Amino acid sequence: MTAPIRVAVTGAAGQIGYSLLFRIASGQVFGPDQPVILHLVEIPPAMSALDGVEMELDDCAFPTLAGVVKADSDHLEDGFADCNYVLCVGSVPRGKGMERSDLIRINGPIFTSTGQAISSAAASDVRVLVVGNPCNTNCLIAMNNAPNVPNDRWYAMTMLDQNRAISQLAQKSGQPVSEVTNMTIWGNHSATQYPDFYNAKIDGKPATEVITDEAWLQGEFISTVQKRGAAIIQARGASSAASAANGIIDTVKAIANPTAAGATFSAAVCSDGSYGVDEGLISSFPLTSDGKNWSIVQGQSHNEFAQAKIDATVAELKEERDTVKDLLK
Ligand SMILES: NC(=O)C1=CN([C@@H]2O[C@H](COP(=O)(O)OP(=O)(O)OC[C@H]3O[C@@H](n4cnc5c(N)ncnc54)[C@H](O)[C@@H]3O)[C@@H](O)[C@H]2O)C=CC1
Ligand SMILES: O=C([O-])CC(=O)C(=O)O
Repeated sequence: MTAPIRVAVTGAAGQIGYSLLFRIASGQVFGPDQPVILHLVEIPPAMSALDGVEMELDDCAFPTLAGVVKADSDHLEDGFADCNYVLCVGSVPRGKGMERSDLIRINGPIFTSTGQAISSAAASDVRVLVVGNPCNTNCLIAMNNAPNVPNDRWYAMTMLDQNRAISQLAQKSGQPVSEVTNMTIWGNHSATQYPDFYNAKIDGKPATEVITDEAWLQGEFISTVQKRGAAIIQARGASSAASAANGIIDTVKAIANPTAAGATFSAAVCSDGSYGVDEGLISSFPLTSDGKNWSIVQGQSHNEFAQAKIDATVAELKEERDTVKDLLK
């Protein structure tokens, strides 16, 4: 009998949680033969709502769901005990007219105790994906408060941005989304992120050979991807949830499985100084995984336009890091 994987989800009674838990429990992430124990973490006032979510998980009778553990945020170590994955969703979402960085002093402090509890209680192979915004800098805070967890286990989510960019290129070119590959998001999950269409491919060819309207690529394409989260908040009155949950699932699968030859995926990881990105920043790169460890894809070239975009998003990450200096150990 295969040993279960333990997956913690914070903010489990929130809107992303509601789109995420059932997909993990159903076997969509780790496969039909891999039992999963879900650890659901919420703030004390949301524990009653969480009871309801647990009842619904029970009522699905998923064969792959091997158990549910619930913990409140005053008992984080119970929540993260022996977990192999911790998905940090719990935090306040932004509203209309806000930037994600406006949340930094509201959500940042959540990630000091989160990092400490992961460090003392999680499994020795734990991998942590931070989703709560501003996710790169929250990840930086948690990583810096987790002395027992190596820096290469920390990820902040830019997969949703990657998927948005793929979808825009597919629509513009009239190709199926499956034909758009090597689409990397660089830098911060914010309005400065750089979706690198120059190194992306459509139908195996450089995207710029298939979409020859470079003004559209440099202008409308980038800004649509950068501002998509805000557009969804404007339209829905709430931030993206189902697509965010889908991004989480795509990220965990990308981390946990070897990347196909020639393919890449985007996530923000602790920079080793590659491409001139300051060491220690949580910045998004083109990655591959061997199923356990990631590597930054080396050797991509960036023209002046692209380099300026990367410099701008990295500069913003440095500013955010300086804003939370007091929360970094
Ligand atoms: N990185 C990305 O691509 C994306 C990030 N997000 C971010 O994800 C976060 C969650 O979004 P939603 O689920 O829509 O929000 P939500 O408000 O529906 O749910 C958040 C949940 O977190 C809980 N929570 C708050 N503080 C907590 C703590 N200290 N410990 C545990 N739980 C806590 C709340 O009680 C709530 O149930 C937001 O910060 C949002 O901006 C959303 C979409 C995409
Ligand atoms: O825009 C937001 O605040 C939520 C989010 O991160 C996204 O949809 O990418």
